[in-house]
Parts: sequence; structure tokens; C-alpha cells
Amino acid sequence: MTQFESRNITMMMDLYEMTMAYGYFKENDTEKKVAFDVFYRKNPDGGGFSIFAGLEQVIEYLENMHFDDVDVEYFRSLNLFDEAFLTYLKNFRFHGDVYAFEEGTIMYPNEPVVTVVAPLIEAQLVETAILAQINHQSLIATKARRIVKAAAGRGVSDFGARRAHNMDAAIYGARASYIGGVNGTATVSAGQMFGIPVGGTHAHSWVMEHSDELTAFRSYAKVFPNNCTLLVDTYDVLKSGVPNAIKVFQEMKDAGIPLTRYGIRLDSGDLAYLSRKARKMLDKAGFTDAKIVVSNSLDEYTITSILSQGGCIDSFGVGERMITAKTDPVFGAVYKICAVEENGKFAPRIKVSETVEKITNPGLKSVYRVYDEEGHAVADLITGFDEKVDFSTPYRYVDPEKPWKNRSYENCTAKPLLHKVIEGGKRLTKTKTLQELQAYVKKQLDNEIWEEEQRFENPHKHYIDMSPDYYEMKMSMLHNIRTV
Ligand SMILES: Nc1ncnc2c1ncn2[C@@H]1O[C@H](COP(=O)(O)OP(=O)(O)OP(=O)(O)O)[C@@H](O)[C@H]1O
Ligand SMILES: O=P(O)(O)OC[C@H]1O[C@H](OP(=O)(O)OP(=O)(O)O)[C@H](O)[C@@H]1O
Ligand SMILES: O=C(O)c1cccnc1
Repeated sequence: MTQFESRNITMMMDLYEMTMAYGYFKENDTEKKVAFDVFYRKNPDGGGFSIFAGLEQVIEYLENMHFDDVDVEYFRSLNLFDEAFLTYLKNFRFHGDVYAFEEGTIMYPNEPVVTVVAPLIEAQLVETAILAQINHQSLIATKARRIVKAAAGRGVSDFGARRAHNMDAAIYGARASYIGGVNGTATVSAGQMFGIPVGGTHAHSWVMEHSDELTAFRSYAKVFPNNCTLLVDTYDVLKSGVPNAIKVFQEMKDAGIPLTRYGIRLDSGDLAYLSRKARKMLDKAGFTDAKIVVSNSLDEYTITSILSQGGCIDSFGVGERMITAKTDPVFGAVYKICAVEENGKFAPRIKVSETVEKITNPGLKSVYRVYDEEGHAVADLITGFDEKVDFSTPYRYVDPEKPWKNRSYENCTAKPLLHKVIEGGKRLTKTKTLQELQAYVKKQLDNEIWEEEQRFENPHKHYIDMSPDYYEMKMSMLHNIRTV
């Protein structure tokens, strides 16, 4: 199979999901329902929050998952499964319900962001595909937001496709970075697939192919007079690149060509120093509105440093370190069973571990974001799925890290975060545009999430509280396990 043939992404699973599914099939457990939660344990880069991304692809996957004849044939070739099971696979569809945070919601460790409630085999088979999408896109969206924050209002463009961990990572990474707040991408297929604005400059090869730098700049300006960003570091930035760019801008001006979108790009050397010098030269020549774009292995740390050195920069092209989330490249979301249907009811299940953080939250749950009177998110609250929360009077909650304290939310409001997005295998929500998702992220970070949670160094930890009933239920499960 070549990469040009369309592939069935249903096959993007780990074999153990299929072997367990076969085991359940042999045990006649095809109808029994279970619930699995997706949650993660640590924000990347020591940050105070993460951005939930990739839900659209999860919904698409679950709605369309199926096994084609060639897939069934492949499973037959493994000599692991009997014919009855292979026939079952031929007719397989996902019939479950899925609850999820809205895509773009700010999320925190150890709260369920997706809950899959489905017949056992179906719920088990989807583990890897769901995690692959959520882990990747949440990682890149979160990284992109950090880079956008460091850029402090200047534009950021995704330049990462060539250094991404192959093509899907480039395309879905562009999608995620746009959700996180970048202005656009250089990746054409991401523009085509998701409506992300595409843009870019030119490469060193354009300069090197021409007889000299000035000729190269003149030719580029002739072809793209309205979008003319010239790469000035092929030979010598300050001695030839910037002076040649200024010469071409002057020629355009003299010829009466309106200089609308124009400027230079720096791609090597000391970007703070060179941008300051270049800015002075452009201003002195009267091109005060020429923009300076910089690129070269940038991330939130180099951008912060370069700006603190007085770099005169209008926008950043960011590739490898954003598209691979280089400083912390693994987003550890996991998929854990939390409840099993018994006599028509969901019985909670808990995973106990030596490490407190690895003890799971049992049962079907609801998650609320709790807001103070100014609309700031003060905590998230985990309750039982059907539990009523009434915020009209002070609401007593338990901070699981300090359960002995008697605490209440007063004058607060609560918003449920988990919404049913798939029912009986069919999607309930409409697809949002990426512009809507980006605006949603920005609105939360501008208005709801404390600045103290957003800073890079020692950010405040968001509280994940529990209702007293839920906390008691979890503790009694732990107690019962201990005493067995
Ligand atoms: N003033 C600055 N302060 C902090 N970091 C900077 C500054 N200027 C550039 N950088 C960063 O320093 C690193 C320089 O990397 P590197 O030495 O590979 O680049 P280079 O030699 O200038 O260019 P090339 O890509 O051609 O090798 C890049 O990550 C760049 O973003
Ligand atoms: O550095 P990144 O953040 O990944 O940004 C993308 C890089 O891609 C291009 O480099 P190219 O592939 O031409 O190689 P170069 O490093 O030699 O410029 C461009 O000139 C940027 O430097
Ligand atoms: O358009 C650009 O300048 C660009 C795009 C991708 C990678 N490097 C640069």
C-alpha cells in the first residue's frame, strides 16, 4: 500500500485492543456497556493549564469507523481470530455515547475531558485512535499558545511542516497551533483542509538561484508587489541584504507601486541585534511601515529573550520547536475504565496505585467550572454524574489535597464542561470553524483564566475539587480495596 492510497484509519489501533476485543467476544460480552475516561496528568513545560484539542477528529473517527474487506483479510492473515469474530468485524460500527469538553476548552490534570460510554468491545477498540488525536493536538495547541503569549501581540506563523514528525503531524499540528492562537500557516494542505490562512515569504534558494541578491529581490518584487517580504540573510544581512531590500522598496515607491504588505525576513544570527539595526536602516530610508519577520529555531523562550533585548520584530515564523513541542514533547493523556454496567446500572471501578496521582477517579462523573462574581474560574468541581449541584447557597466542596478543611464556594456560578457529543454513534454537535475555536480559547484566557495560571514560571495550580458525596464514594472504594 503506498501513501497515495487512501487508508482506513480505523486500523490505527494497538493490537492489544483487538485481542482484548476478541477475548470479550469469546466471553459473549458484546453488549455489556462500560465507561472509559480520557484524562492527563501533567501540563507540558511546567505550565498551569492545557488546551483541549483534537475533538473534531475524534468525532469524525467514531462516526465513520468500520472495517473494510481488506482490513478483515489482514486480521484473518494474523491467525489470531476465528471466522465468527471476523464476520462481527465486517459489520462493526461504533454505537456508543461520548461526553467531552468543548474543543478549545482550557483543561487541567486529572479531570475527565472525554468519557466514552459504549459496549465493551467498541469502547476498547477506540483507545489508541482517541488518545493519538487528543495527545497530539492538545500538545501542539498548548505549545502554540505559549509561543503566542511570548510574542506579546506580534504575529506568529506556523513554519513547521518540513520538521514535523511526518505529514499528519504537520497538518494536524497546523490545525492545533491555529487553535492555540497562531495567525496562519505555511502548510498548504492545512489551509485547504481547515480554512487556516496560508502565507509565507521565500527561501534562500530564490536568492541563490539568481545571479545576485539585488536581482533576486527585484524579480520577487515584480512578481509579488503586494506581498513582498525579502529574505535578507543569504550573504550579509547588514552589508548587503537590508541595503538591497531598501533599494528595491525605493524603486517600487519611485515607480508608483503602493507598498502595502512588505518587509524583510531574518533567518540567522543574533535576531535581536540584527532586527534593531535593520529597523534603524529601514526607518532612516523612510520605510517605517516595512515589517520585520524573524525565524530560526524559535520558541517561547528564545522569543521572550529576543524581545527582552529590544528586538524590533513584527512577526515570528516558528517551525521545528512548535510543531514537535520540542521542550516537552509528550502529552500523557490516558484512557482508563471508570465504570462497568451491572444489572442495568454503572458500577464504579478504580485503579489503585502506589503513586497518589495515578489513582483514578471512579464512576461516571460530571465536571463543572466554578466562576466567581467577576467571571474568573476559581476551580473545577468533579461530582457524580447525576448529582445535583446547587450554587444558590454556599456550596460545600472537598479539596482532595486538603480534605480535612471545611470549605464552600460562595456567590459562585458553575458551568458543566462535559457535553454529550455523540449519541448511539451519531454526532450531536456541529463542526466549528477553526476561527471559532481560536476565538473561544482566547476568550477564556483573556477573561476567565487567572493570569497567575498562565505565567511560565511557577504558575498557580488550578484547584480540582470534589463534591462531598463524590469524595466519600471514592474514599470508601479505596477503603474497601484496602480491607479486602
Ligand atoms: N538575540 C538572541 N537571543 C537569544 N537567542 C537568539 C538570539 N538570536 C538568535 N537566537 C536563537 O539562537 C539560536 C541560534 O541558532 P543557530 O546557531 O543554529 O543559528 P545560526 O547559526 O544563527 O543560523 P543557522 O540556522 O544558519 O545555523 C536560534 O534558536 C535563534 O532563534
Ligand atoms: O527554524 P524553524 O523554527 O524550524 O523555522 C522554519 C525554518 O525553515 C526554513 O529553514 P530551512 O529548511 O531552509 O533551513 P535553514 O535552517 O538552513 O534556514 C526557514 O528558513 C526557517 O529557518
Ligand atoms: O514562508 C516562509 O518564509 C517559510 C515557510 C516554511 C519554512 N520556512 C520559511
